[in-house]
Amino acid sequence: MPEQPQLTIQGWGPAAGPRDATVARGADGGPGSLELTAFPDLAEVLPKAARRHLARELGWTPRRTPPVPVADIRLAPSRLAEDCRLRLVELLGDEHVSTDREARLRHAGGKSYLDLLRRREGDASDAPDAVVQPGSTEETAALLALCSEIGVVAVPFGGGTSVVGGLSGVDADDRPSVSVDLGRMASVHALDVASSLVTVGPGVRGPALEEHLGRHGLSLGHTPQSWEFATMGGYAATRSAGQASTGIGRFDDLVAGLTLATPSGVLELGSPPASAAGPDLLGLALGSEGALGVITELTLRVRPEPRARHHEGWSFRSWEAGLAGLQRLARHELLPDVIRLSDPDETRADLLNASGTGASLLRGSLRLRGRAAGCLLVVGWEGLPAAVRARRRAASSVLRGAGAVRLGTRVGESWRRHRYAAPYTRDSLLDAGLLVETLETAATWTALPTVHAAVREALRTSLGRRGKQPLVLTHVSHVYPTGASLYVTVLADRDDALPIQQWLSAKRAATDALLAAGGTLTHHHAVGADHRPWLEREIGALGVEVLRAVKQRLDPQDVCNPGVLLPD
Ligand SMILES: Cc1cc2nc3c(=O)[nH]c(=O)nc-3n(C[C@H](O)[C@H](O)[C@H](O)COP(=O)(O)OP(=O)(O)OC[C@H]3O[C@@H](n4cnc5c(N)ncnc54)[C@H](O)[C@@H]3O)c2cc1C
Repeated sequence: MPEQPQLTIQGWGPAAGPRDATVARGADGGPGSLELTAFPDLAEVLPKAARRHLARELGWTPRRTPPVPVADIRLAPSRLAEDCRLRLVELLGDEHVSTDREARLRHAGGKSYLDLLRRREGDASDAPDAVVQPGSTEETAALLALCSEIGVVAVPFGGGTSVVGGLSGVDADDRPSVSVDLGRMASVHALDVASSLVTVGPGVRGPALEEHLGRHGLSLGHTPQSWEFATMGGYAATRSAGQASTGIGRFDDLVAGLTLATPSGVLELGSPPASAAGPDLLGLALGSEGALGVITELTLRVRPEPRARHHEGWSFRSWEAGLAGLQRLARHELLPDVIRLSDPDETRADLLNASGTGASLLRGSLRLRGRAAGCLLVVGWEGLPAAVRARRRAASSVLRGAGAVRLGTRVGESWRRHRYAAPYTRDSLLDAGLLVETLETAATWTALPTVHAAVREALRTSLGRRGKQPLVLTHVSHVYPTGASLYVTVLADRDDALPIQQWLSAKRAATDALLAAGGTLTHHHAVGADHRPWLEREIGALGVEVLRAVKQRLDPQDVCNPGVLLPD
């Protein structure tokens, strides 16, 4: 497998890319040396019309609020006692146990707005005390048993892209913590072409796996926006959904089996192709977020590499008409693989954000058709050419019947080209003094409009201050026969004095509102540390007790990522 790049510390993109700074290795807590910090200017990532729109809507004046140099990030000395470190070294080897500054900083938290704010302000108080790299299931199980014996918390680390505080290492007993980096277990173990199954280590990422499968004419097809960095183990641990999950299924649907190393032993779960041998324990590991143990191997369902791909845009007159159109597609079992229906605010922002002649023509054409205030829909199909043609034809007829107007492939291809760009743009917006964060939920078709309105209202009320209002941009990102998910992007003028409190209040208000309106706590980002106060509202007190009992059996010393999933 090719070398997989690490993520930059204070934002998005590969380490040693333009946004990264190299940290000289030094004593714990000591400063490193800053070599490079080059931030792309806002003008390079947003056209003038979009910058003006943001300034007008948000009451925001662009300002330079760059992160502190990486060398100035505060890092407390490692709390790992020397005898504990030596026990870890004895088990894993010296080269696989690190307490150095760079390793600890690279494993500090994930990539939520709050994570980035902290890192940009120079706060790495959530950094692990050491980073360890087991190389096999047996070593991982032995590591967890050792952590239980010496009282050290173990936080599995895949790609480090959690956006819900999944890597914050919170521990009520304040024990030292190790980040269990799965980068050494990043190879393909077996490919069973006849059964369409591939078995991989948890640290494998999408690009490397697709490259490997492509050589055999196969594909996994799971492409979340974090695809460049997130790992197979992380996807399973968080029940991720990718951009084509409407068609190929969520990551949960792609897992045929997995191995879970726990402090109490190793569980082999899943029996492809199907089994009726009691409740499916695989479901316990999916979404377990490192709280029950470490996923050390996964067997995944793969498909033939698509020979045809077609993405195109449509326009609906209104959000309600768009939702009704998607519902109709779902009812007739004609859902495309990719579906993305933007609400009017997101449509407006997308249109302003698009640049070039094609974009001007599109804006003009929508105005002429009286759809300037409508909703954009992007749909995509992948597969055999004949199947793509037939599915597209049938879906087009349903969309037309629901009042949608076809905009053509340029809109669809533009979405496809830019589909991994948003987190890079976010860094430039943060540099310029904005609050930028996303949240997500799902609801039945009946509840969806109320959930949409309730989340918008909660965010606008919480973030509106001194005459300023946030922009709340929403799209449907995954569609099911029974309902759909909503993905919300929030932009606001950042409160430079209290930026963390500003977002915490907004997030609390939005989460309360979406649960009260009938939405789920999370459709694909997981619970992490950030959502756990609300888990009981979703699964009930008895549900929490059942999970707690399972954890007690597998992890009696509570060393496996104790800060996530289960409420205090
Ligand atoms: C810009 C951006 C875009 C994103 N887009 C999407 C998206 O489109 N769809 C989506 O679903 N999510 C998305 N996410 C969220 C995130 O990428 C997913 O949650 C992803 O599944 C995390 O994978 P990871 O390998 O980075 O895991 P990490 O962030 O390293 O870990 C996530 C959680 O899983 C645990 N964990 C990791 N590996 C293992 C393992 N092997 N065994 C047990 N526990 C483990 C960790 O302890 C942690 O609690 C996005 C995040 C960002 C920053």
